Amino acid sequence: MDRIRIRGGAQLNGVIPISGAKNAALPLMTASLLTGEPLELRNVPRLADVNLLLRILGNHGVDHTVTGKRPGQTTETGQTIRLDASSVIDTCAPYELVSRMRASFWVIAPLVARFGEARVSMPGGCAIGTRPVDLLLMALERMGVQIDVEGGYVLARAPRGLKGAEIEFPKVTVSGTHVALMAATLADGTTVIENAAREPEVADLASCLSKMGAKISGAGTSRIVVDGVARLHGTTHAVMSDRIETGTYAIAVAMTGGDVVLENTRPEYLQQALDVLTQVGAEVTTTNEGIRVYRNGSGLRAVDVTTDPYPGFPTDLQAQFMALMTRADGISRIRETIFENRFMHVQELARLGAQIRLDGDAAIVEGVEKLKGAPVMATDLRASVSLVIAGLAAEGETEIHRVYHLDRGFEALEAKLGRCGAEIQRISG
Ligand SMILES: CC(=O)N[C@H]1[C@@H](OP(=O)(O)OP(=O)(O)OC[C@H]2O[C@@H](n3ccc(=O)[nH]c3=O)[C@H](O)[C@@H]2O)O[C@H](CO)[C@@H](O)[C@@H]1O
Ligand SMILES: C=C(OP(=O)(O)O)C(=O)O
Repeated sequence: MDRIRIRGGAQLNGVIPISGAKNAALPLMTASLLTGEPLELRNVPRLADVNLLLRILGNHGVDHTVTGKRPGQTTETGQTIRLDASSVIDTCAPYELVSRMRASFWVIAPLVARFGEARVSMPGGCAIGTRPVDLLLMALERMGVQIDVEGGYVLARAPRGLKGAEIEFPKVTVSGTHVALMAATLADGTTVIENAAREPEVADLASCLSKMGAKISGAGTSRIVVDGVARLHGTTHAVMSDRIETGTYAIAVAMTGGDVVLENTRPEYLQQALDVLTQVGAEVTTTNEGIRVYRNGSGLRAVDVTTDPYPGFPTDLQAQFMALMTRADGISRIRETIFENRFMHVQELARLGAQIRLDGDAAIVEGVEKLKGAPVMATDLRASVSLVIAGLAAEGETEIHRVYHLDRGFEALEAKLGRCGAEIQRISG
């Protein structure tokens, strides 16, 4: 299994190109099932999750071609994927595939909307929490889908098609909003989604669906209205930039000091996180190319954060920010309100010398003078990259095991950091 070895202490200076967003690419790829015409997606990141979803879609009979990929080379310029769901042969998504990636459960919506049936394995929990799908199923039921659970599979049936409905989510859910939105595009009548997730990835999905012929208003707000249409057609769409990758590198620069321009990204996607970095002591400015993050040798201020749905501080940056706070002057309280178990990185950060105590849904981080390199274990995607950030500032060598978690969500991480001066290498095998 691959490992990542980092010798800490180098500042980061240079330019980091930001890739297309994993969390936008996955629902967009899933949406290809809504039409019999090709959907061409540009700026798709080269990630393990994208490859796995291609396999899952292939299992349903979706053909794909990938261009912009140079064999044997790792580049960070996105690939173009053309998906053709004109000959779907199977509406079942099996356990072996769905259990490896939660987002693959979302195929249930386009399958039942277009074909009137779907049989999809329950996704199960994961390292960050139990992650139920009750709200996704509630949304489909509101649209007239009959839901049964048998042998670990959800059977969704709507032989006479879906009906527009009023759907009010009792809590903000990105997956629930994606599912309701995709299903509503082909429903008969109008669907109103209340308390919808406002995440930019929802707006990106809606923008692509609109180009496919869907009638959607309000995406990006908490009330989305969809007038169903009889069929959707193919289109071309460029995946939005990855705000979590952007925030991760911004935090890395705040951690090591230095001066980096994050290219092809937009500050409004993560304004709250950037504001927090300014409070911490980094300078964050918007340039023509993207976002410049700068910090000289001055100390880091401890800042409290609470994760929240967009536009709040993203849970997907909580672990990275915790790594940063391990070196701050003072005590920071980091509250996690989205996932009940997203603190797996705490014990690994402690192996590097961090002082962190858990108190219910909060982590209390007492900044230390220095971190010291050690072997550590990645436990989930964002937890792994928090260890990279800590390793970049730790004295000596840090070796991160189980980096397949990182490969799910960070395209060309070593190359991007290495070019900015980090001493980082992947050790294969
Ligand atoms: C592939 C992808 O885009 N993943 C993102 C997506 O996950 P995902 O879409 O799974 O997250 P949700 O927004 O749906 O989950 C938010 C909260 O709602 C709960 N919930 C969700 C659905 C449901 O049916 N019942 C229920 O109780 C979840 O357990 C969680 O506590 O949004 C999360 C919140 O921004 C991010 O951390 C993930 O990176
Ligand atoms: C939690 C994440 O992904 P997923 O929802 O696919 O587990 C993530 O991207 O941080």
